[in-house]
Amino acid sequence: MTWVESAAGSRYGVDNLPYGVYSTEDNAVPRVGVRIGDEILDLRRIVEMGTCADCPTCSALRAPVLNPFMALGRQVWSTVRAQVQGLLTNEDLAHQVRPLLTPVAAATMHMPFLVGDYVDFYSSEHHAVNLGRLFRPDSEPLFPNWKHLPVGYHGRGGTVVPSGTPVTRPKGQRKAPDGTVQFGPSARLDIEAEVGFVVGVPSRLGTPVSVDDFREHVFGVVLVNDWSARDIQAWEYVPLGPFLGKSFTTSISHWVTPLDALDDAEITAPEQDPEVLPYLSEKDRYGYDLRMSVKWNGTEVSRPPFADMYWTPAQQLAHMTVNGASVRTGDLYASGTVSGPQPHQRGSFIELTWGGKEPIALGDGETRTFLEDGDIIELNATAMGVNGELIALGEVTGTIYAAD
Ligand SMILES: O=C(O)/C=C/C(=O)CC(=O)CC(=O)O
Ligand SMILES: [Ca+2]
Ligand SMILES: [Mg+2]
Repeated sequence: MTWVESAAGSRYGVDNLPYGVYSTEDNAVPRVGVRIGDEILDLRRIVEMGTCADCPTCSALRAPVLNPFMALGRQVWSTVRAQVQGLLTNEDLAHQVRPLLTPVAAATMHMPFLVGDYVDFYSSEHHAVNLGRLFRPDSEPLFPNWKHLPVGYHGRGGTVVPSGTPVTRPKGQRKAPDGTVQFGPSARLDIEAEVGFVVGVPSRLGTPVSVDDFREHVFGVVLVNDWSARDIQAWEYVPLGPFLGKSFTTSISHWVTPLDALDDAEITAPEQDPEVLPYLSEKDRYGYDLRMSVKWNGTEVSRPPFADMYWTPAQQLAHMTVNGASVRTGDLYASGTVSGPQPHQRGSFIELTWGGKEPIALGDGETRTFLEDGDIIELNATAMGVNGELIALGEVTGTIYAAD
């Protein structure tokens, strides 16, 4: 039990402890903090108050981003987590540590890490089948490769932004129903509810990461909203895949949940048929039981279940590096849109409204198909924590602004 009162019932107890980067009015330097309840513990101050001059861990925790800390590896991550848990549970230390807490409401949150490369997968079978039906109604919904490899594409790391950053409606080319090619603001702006995995320990160029080494490389998890302009996408994607329809903005949560906090959320991942090639075959095949929620202007419109994903994050990392490509600290790879088998579990509006044909009621008599200017989207998720209580993953919000 922690002595931090705001932690009680907050889903941010000592079994959670996500990392973020924040600044305050009286100290504008962005610094690494850990969330506990409604407060943030200043890890930089803790390090500065200690006697250690310059060990790698203390240097890393003085940085304005998580990258140096994430590069240090699992043993350091676990040690620091245990030390922070010690500080927050030992009543005798409360008087010393309490002054290093800042209310979340008084903090400005920044990008938690510098994003390197960004990859987006396509690993929900329900989502892939739905999109196949919507984009390619005259073909088989799944291409023949889909069950042999985790399909993905390289996105744009430089446009990954923290939760709360305004999302400006993109402009682009699209094909009008009368067959003419037009240019203008997207009229089919959509979301994709996803889970992102953040690489801590890099790999070497030429050396694939084994499917069994996922936990040695991946530091933690963020929630992701992969905003998608469906009209731009539908016209541009043939034959090379998503490009400007998705590269304008991708939002992530302020908080990175360490994998250690998700040990009890592990579940056996769905069985795969046909059998996968040896480099994708897992000794211990697990996914994460993360329960997501999508709110549109405050109304919950979907509850996507991450437990259902066909390809696991370990398989995605193994696949991403099997050709010898390396990963770097800060690389982000997203799961792909999370959709479950039920209609209310779909992680995008193109699926929820079936291509815009079935509007969603938002309350107050409002209905929607795609996003309108001023709309606010909030993604949340919970998971079972190691103490048998639910923990929260940090939310991702975004408000749509009119095209410039
Ligand atoms: O099937 C298609 O052509 C397109 C699919 C997507 O837009 C999905 C995508 O970006 C990957 C994902 O999030 O699952
Ligand atoms: Ca996506
Ligand atoms: Mg994107």
